[in-house]
Amino acid sequence: MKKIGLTGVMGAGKSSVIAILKEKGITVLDCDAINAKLLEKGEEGYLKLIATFGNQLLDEHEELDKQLMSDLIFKDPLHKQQAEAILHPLIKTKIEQELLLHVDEKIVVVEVPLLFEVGWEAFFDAVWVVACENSLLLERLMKYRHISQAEAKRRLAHQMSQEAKIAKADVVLYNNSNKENLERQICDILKVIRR
Ligand SMILES: CC(C)(COP(=O)(O)OP(=O)(O)OC[C@H]1O[C@@H](n2cnc3c(N)ncnc32)[C@H](O)[C@@H]1O)[C@@H](O)C(=O)NCCC(=O)NCCS
Ligand SMILES: Nc1ncnc2c1ncn2[C@@H]1O[C@H](COP(=O)(O)OP(=O)(O)OP(=O)(O)O)[C@@H](O)[C@H]1O
Repeated sequence: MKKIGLTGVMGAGKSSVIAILKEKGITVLDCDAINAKLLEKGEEGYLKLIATFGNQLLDEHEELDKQLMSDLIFKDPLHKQQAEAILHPLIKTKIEQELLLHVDEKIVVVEVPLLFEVGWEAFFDAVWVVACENSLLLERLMKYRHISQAEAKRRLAHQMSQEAKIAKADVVLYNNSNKENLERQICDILKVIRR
C-alpha cells in the first residue's frame, strides 16, 4: 500500500480532488472528520480537552462548541499549542488504525489539511499539494464560503502559505481551471504510481 498525504490551504480544492479520487474507487481518509469524531461528547479528545480547559468550551447540552473552541485556539497561540498537543497524537493513532483496514489496497490517500504544519511528511510515501492562484482562492472563499476577504485572510494566516507548501510537495495539483483539468492531472499521477 502506498500512503499518500493530501494537503493544501483552506479552499484550495482538497474536497474537489477527493471527490475525483473517490469516483475512481480510491480510499480517502479525512483528518478533519476523524478530529470531529474525537470531539464528540464522551470521546477521548472531548474528555482530554475538558480536563485541560474546563467547561468553558461546552454548550448547554454539554457538547463541545466548535465556535468557542475556534475562538479559544485561534486567539491564543498557547491554547492552540495545548489543544493540538492533545488532539494531533489522537488523530494520528486513529489514522494508523484505519490504514490497517486498507493494507491490501494499492493506494490510500489521507487528507491532512495541516500536514506540513504538524510535520507528518515522513509518515507518507508521497505528499500531494492542491494549490490555486491566491486571488482565485480568495474569490472562491468569499463566493462559496460566504466569508469576507479580511476573514479569509485572517484564517489563512494560521496556515503555511501555498508557496511554502508547493516547495515541500512531491506532487502539485493546480486547481486553477475546471474539474476536467484537475481530473486529468490526477489521472496522470495515478498512472505513474500504478505502473
Ligand atoms: C477549531 C475546530 C474546533 C473547528 O472545527 P470546525 O468543525 O469548525 O472545522 P474543521 O475541523 O472541519 O476544520 C476546518 C479547517 O480549519 C483549519 N484548522 C483546523 N484546525 C486548525 C489548526 N489547529 N490550525 C490551523 N488551521 C486549522 C483547517 O484548514 C481545517 O481544514 C477544529 O478544527 C479543531 O478542533 N482543530 C484543532 C485540531 C486540528 O489541528 N485539526 C486539524 C488536523 S490536520
Ligand atoms: N476548479 C474549480 N472551479 C470553481 N470552483 C471551485 C473549483 N475547485 C473548487 N471550487 C470551489 O471552491 C471551494 C473550495 O474548494 P474545496 O472545498 O474543494 O477546497 P478545500 O481545500 O477542500 O477547502 P477546505 O480545506 O476549507 O475544506 C468550494 O466551494 C468549491 O466548490
